[in-house]
Amino acid sequence: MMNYAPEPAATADGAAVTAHGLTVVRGRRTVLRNLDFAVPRGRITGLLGPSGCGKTTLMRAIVGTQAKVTGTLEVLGRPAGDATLRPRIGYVTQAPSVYADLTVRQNLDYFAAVLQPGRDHRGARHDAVTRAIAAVDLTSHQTALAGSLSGGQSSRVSLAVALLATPELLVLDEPTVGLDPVLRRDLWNLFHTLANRGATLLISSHVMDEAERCHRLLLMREGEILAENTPEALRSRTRRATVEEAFLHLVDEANSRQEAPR
Ligand SMILES: Nc1ncnc2c1ncn2[C@@H]1O[C@H](COP(=O)(O)OP(=O)(O)OP(=O)(O)O)[C@@H](O)[C@H]1O
Repeated sequence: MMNYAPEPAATADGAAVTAHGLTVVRGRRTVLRNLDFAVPRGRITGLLGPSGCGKTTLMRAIVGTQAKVTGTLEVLGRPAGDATLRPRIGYVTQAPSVYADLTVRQNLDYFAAVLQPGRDHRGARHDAVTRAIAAVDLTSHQTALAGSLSGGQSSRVSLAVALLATPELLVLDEPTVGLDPVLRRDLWNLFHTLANRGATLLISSHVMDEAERCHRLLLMREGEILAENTPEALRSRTRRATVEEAFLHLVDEANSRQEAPR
């Protein structure tokens, strides 16, 4: 496991991310509509909702790569997109961003050199790369070409790159897609280790059983936040046995509110 000790950082109220009236327009569509939510620091927040509901757009807004964002969005005490946030946030997209013609280790070496250039840091870079590769369980594949890896292995290389800088906030877009159950469990254990060491994680997923592993959930539907609470509170509030059933119940409720005659 990694030696992971990010600096404590957050807004005064203990949230790593706070949004008020967050709205995002993509093309001609309003994809996120007037969202208010908070992501507590040092916790794992799951972002769940059907395909196309706006999870990736929300993550892009938080990491500062999304255009046409209005409202207030504060990340680690700064406005989203602020240049000083770059080294403090790790973002792993759905598409693995690795160089196919480099080995796993060479990929990590390259990104480590970008983050921490210079001969003086060679030893520190080597250690950071070794730790990141071990954290995602790819030590035995470190000399393999990235182009020869499976989809799940490639996405773990991307995750290792994001871990290199020991970011305070990790934003992970469906990091467990295509992974077998053992790897999924191991990655969730890693996420909890990182949170225990002070990192804040925002993780999107389609898979509702992963929701149960989060400290807190943001349930989304059609560009809106349907619910924001702990898995336990969502289950008890809806009197349902699982988060999946709670989510479906909340969707049905929202649909019937929409259909009700005014
Ligand atoms: N480049 C774009 N231009 C216009 N609309 C877009 C663009 N990218 C995404 N959208 C729209 O924005 C909405 C939200 O997309 P987003 O990718 O954020 O959803 P998502 O919840 O992450 O979906 P998935 O779970 O399938 O990845 C969708 O309706 C999509 O069609």
